[in-house]
Amino acid sequence: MTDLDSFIAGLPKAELHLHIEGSLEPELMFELAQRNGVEIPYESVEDVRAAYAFTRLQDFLDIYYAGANVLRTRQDFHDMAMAYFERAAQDGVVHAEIMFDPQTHTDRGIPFAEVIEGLLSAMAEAEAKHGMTSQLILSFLRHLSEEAAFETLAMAEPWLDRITAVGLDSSELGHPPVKFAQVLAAAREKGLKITLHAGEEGPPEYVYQALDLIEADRIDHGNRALEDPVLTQRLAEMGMTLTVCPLSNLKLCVIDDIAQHPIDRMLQAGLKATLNSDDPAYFGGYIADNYRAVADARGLTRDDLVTIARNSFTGSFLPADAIARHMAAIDAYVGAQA
Ligand SMILES: Nc1ncnc2[nH]cnc12
Ligand SMILES: [Zn+2]
Repeated sequence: MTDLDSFIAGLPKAELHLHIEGSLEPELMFELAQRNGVEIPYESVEDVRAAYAFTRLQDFLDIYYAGANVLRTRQDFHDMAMAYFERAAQDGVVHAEIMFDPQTHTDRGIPFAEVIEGLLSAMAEAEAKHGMTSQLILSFLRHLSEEAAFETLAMAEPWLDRITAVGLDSSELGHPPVKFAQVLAAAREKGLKITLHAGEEGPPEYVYQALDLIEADRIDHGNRALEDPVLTQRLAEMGMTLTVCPLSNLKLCVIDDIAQHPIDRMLQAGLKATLNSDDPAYFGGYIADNYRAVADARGLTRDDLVTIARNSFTGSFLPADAIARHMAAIDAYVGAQA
């Protein structure tokens, strides 16, 4: 481990953009397929990894939804989430806001309760074992209808006190935020925060919609906002948090080379950027790998990395006292390293 590797691993950080279904490693996929008697179209773990060659978001989504088919029981969701928390703890994650896609499961006949209770029990275990806090973000699949999103929100009703936010994920192009304006407003009425994917593949216009029509609390990705200087300045001035995912951007061909990643341009423009892993089992790295990849490729300084870690807490949905505690922990860490 280099000095920078250990600095990054020890830096207290929050993960704000993580699809729990995207943390399903091929090894666990095989184990669950066997446990549940589900056929998967792969011979081996190597075979699965070889299939993870994508040229755009949709290529990935097709494989990701197929992979989720092995998830059947509460125990499966628990095991998947626990594997993520164990891995995240090694990377210095002390708080994680995890997205889940209920429709991917309820549309296959898996009860909403099985999905969420499995995740909640893993969240409790991660807190007991590692002191890691976590929150749930319910993502609506934007390739489906707003009516289907309303049905999902209704299913979630008994658990709304354990869900922090709602969001939009899945195929972005052709499914602008405005398509879900009413269901997102209804979720806000129920006290939920809103964070949505915008400007990953979609144009700056979708980011404007996220601000003007949805009044989003956070933007997931947001890369393409940089194409519009007025929008960039507005995001910077309002202190909007962007949950940026470099290895995802590389794997999904949002960028051609990690050396082109705009993270340093984002910071220079005053954007409140964070670094996250998105779907680590599919994109070849967890959160510390993402910090390392851009630190190497874009020459980020330790100060830049600390700024990003601070942004991950101030951009979280934690209460102010918890954010203050995490900021103090960063101060102590930086002080001890000096
Ligand atoms: N990066 C991503 N973009 C959109 N939908 C997703 N679902 C899982 N990962 C996603
Ligand atoms: Zn995502």
